[in-house]
Amino acid sequence: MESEKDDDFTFCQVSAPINQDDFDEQTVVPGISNITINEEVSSSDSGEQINPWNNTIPPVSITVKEEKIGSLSFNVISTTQKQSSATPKQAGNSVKDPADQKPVAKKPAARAKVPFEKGYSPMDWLKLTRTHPDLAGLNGQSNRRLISMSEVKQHQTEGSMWTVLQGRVYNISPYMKFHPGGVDMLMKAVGKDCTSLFNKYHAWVNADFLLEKCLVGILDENRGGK
Ligand code: HEM
Repeated sequence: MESEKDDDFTFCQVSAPINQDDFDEQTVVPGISNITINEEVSSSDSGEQINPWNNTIPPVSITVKEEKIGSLSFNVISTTQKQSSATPKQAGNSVKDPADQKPVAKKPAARAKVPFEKGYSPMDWLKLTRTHPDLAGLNGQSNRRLISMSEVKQHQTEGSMWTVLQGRVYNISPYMKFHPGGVDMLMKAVGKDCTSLFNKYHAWVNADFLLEKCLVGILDENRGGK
């Protein structure tokens, strides 16, 4: 038959087993017979245990009891921690009671969104930006004009409140009542560069899109101090 052929890979030759009588452990590992292993139970009934992490943990006592169920006999090993004479607080270097531990997670800052007045929802703003002919108050001027910071400071009156955001100058007056953070918050932006304030509260907000129709110009970095 085919399987009886010599080259059948499912059978490989194994070397003969070691004869225990011939086996000399001294020749394999010299000096091995001089080694002795001392086994100790690492519990103590007398004195405190040394614990590398916390040397105040009370000692553990181990009791071994033989039990029998029918013809079966077995050992029941019980480990109990002895009550330390020092209370955890006295011990100083002790493990804290989980109930005492305070959660470390920081409370998130309260979101101060202001309820919208009727007609001032984000949807209403979107509608207004699509229908109003001149939200920025340009009166035909280009919104590509370079504007100095000193000119921005001059626009702080109702109907014409300018701010600088990410290098662009906007008239935020029409957006005031639509701002979800409230009028008071947005008033802090008037007449100055509000980029850092804006980023502090909501760096994710797409102002480029929201205020597109309020753009009055580009900040001229070289003219007018901040
Ligand atoms: C100038 C352009 C600004 C635009 C277009 C704008 C737009 C927005 C928008 C869309 C939201 C809602 C955010 C959300 O739902 O996640 C919002 C919320 C808010 N904004 Fe503004 N904002 C501007 C400036 C500012 C400034 C300068 C301040 C602070 C002085 C401010 C403070 C807030 C606060 C406190 C909230 C509510 C809390 C929150 O949503 O996290 N915003 N703003």
